Amino acid sequence: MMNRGSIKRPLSDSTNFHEPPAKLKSVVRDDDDDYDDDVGPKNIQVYIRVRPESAKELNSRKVVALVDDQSLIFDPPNDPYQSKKYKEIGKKSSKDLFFSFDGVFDEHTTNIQIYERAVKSFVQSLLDGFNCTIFAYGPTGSGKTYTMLGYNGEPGVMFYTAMELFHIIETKPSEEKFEVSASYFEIYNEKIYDLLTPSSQTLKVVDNMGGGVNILGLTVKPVRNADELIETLETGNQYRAQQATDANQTSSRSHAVFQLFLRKKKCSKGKKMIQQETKMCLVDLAGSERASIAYKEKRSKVLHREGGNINKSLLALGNCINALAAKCRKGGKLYIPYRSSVLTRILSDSLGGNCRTAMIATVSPSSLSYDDTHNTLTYANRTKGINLALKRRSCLVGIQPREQSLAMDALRQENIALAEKNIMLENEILRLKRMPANPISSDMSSIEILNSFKNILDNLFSCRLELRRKLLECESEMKKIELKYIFRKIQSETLDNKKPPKVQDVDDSKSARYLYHQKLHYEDRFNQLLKEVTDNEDQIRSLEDLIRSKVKVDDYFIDAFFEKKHMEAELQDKIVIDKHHSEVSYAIITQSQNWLETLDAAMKMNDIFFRMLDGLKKLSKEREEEYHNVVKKFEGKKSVVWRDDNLQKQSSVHWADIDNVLRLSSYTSTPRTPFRRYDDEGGLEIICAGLTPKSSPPSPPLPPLPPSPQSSSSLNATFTIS
Ligand SMILES: Nc1ncnc2c1ncn2[C@@H]1O[C@H](COP(=O)(O)OP(=O)(O)OP(=O)(O)O)[C@@H](O)[C@H]1O
Repeated sequence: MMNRGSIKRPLSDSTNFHEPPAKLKSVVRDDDDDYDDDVGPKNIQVYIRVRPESAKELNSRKVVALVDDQSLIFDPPNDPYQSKKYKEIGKKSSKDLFFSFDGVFDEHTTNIQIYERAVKSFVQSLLDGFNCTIFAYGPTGSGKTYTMLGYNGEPGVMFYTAMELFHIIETKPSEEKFEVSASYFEIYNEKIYDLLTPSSQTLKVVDNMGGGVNILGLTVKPVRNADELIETLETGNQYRAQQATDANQTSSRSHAVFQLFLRKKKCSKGKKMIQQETKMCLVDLAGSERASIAYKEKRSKVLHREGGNINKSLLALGNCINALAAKCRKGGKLYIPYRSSVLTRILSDSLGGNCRTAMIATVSPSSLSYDDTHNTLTYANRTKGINLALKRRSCLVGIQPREQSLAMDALRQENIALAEKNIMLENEILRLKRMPANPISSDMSSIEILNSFKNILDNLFSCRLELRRKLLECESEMKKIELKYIFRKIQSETLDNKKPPKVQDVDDSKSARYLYHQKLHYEDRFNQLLKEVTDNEDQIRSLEDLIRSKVKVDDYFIDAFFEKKHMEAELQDKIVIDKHHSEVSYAIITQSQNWLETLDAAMKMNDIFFRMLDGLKKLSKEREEEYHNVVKKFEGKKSVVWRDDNLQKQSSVHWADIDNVLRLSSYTSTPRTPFRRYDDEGGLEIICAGLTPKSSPPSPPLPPLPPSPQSSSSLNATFTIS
């Protein structure tokens, strides 16, 4: 259930959040709010993006106020701007409606941030066997195209999705084969136009055996890499029907549907084991406002018919969403009117059902779009209610007992690894439990003091764990990007030295642009997280000072408490660092495999040329010897110095670069409490825990512990903080 308590979440610095009003006038909810929170993973996620005010809107009142990163208030009260001057005629009081969604983005949010939060996980879902749909919904000029396609210098989520899909595929083991193809079409006036093979011919939709639909004659283009996919997207974009309206000079009057088809085959020794076919639809819908508003001046029959058809399909989409939401609420069989428009027919297997869907509803913050924003938020709120069971779209093709046993082996290995991790964690807990407490301070006063700070300590420390995990994961992403730069550098340096004159440069600027944007994004995020971590550490330190000021200077119970907390953080860091190491090692191995495959192909060509030259008697002794040396080196039988080895020595990539990628160095906390550790013989070792000491003076060395430490059970029996 939604209540005031549920809207308290940590706020990001970069976001201008609005304080929730003392008493919320109305919380917008459907009857389905109850199950929304309780049922397992939802297959529809709804996000709201509020775009920046346009020049025309600068003097208008803001009608959307963000409460936190998941909720907002529409038309908040007590707005300083809501003076007589700005108050709309006919609106007696503000609506003050509270909405909550899976995510709310403010005007400072970039497309890559939206991609990371709302879309990225869908790419993995697609690879894992689920159909996915992402659609942008909102009135004209609210930022749908900006979000989906992007504008100059700011790529949209379609771009990032295409890049990420191939980035993930490239790291997959060679037993998994992927085929990717794409189609791009638009629905304009209830007719389908192919954007990849433009013509005035419209395409027909027919039902297929699997319960979905096929579009007859639609171009489905196979693509081999991210650049080909982006080129396909760009080709299609050039043909999108664009017609200026009053509301937006480059308004798209059609629904644009970019579809990615993925076929995954998991092979073992040449036999197909599992085949999985999935599809992702990325939809940039036409503006959702009423035709009368969009075309209030330049009226023409064409535009009116266009507006009517846009509304017809969006109305049909809304009806399907309502019916799906009602079905979720009431259960049983309920008719979903997919057939009432071309758009809903095409999306019939991409909405609800066996599909993960994200809706990004875009709105303007200004009172000039008051009704449109209100309608969009209500529409989006209803969409939240859809929640149906998901099924993986895979089928087993001729599974052999041997393959089955291989799969079982893999699972067993995974189990063993998890069990080992468990044992390690249990040992650590045991070690913490066995830590001796100081009998001098067993008078409970320090326990009482700690207990009086229980809530704030719990919050601060759980925040610290969360922030440090995020910080390290962010640093890990930065390092993985660095690694990609290193791979590109090695590749381009090597090819520059070897390529024949007419081979095209490998300089694929689109992937470089993608990497660059990702890099910027993670750098921003890293700096922001670092600041949050530092603030959190400062808060913990001042609280520790406060607590210590209330007890004796050397209180072993307080020491033990803080030490335990520092160790928990350290342990968690180690787990993240381990994961980073495995991921980097895996990426290096995969890249080496790719290079070896290329080398293998080159060797085969080399062999052909060698035989041709030999047959033509054009081989000098020196070349022949060189050829045999290269073959021997390739087969690992002889270590020879190639002429190119000298070039390799000049490479600008050094071991230090790789070493740097492996290291995660972000944690710079300086706990006030020195660590105490007990060696195997029960001796005490004191470690000052801060990795990079800050301005606070180092703690004085601790006096040795009394010889017979009190048993750990009493410490744990009475201590109720963590
Ligand atoms: N988040 C944003 N940041 C900066 N500018 C934005 C943002 N969102 C939209 N804009 C600007 O607002 C204008 C309208 O955006 P856009 O074309 O994406 O709207 P739309 O919803 O797709 O409209 P239509 O339905 O008519 O195609 C553009 O000039 C765009 O650059």
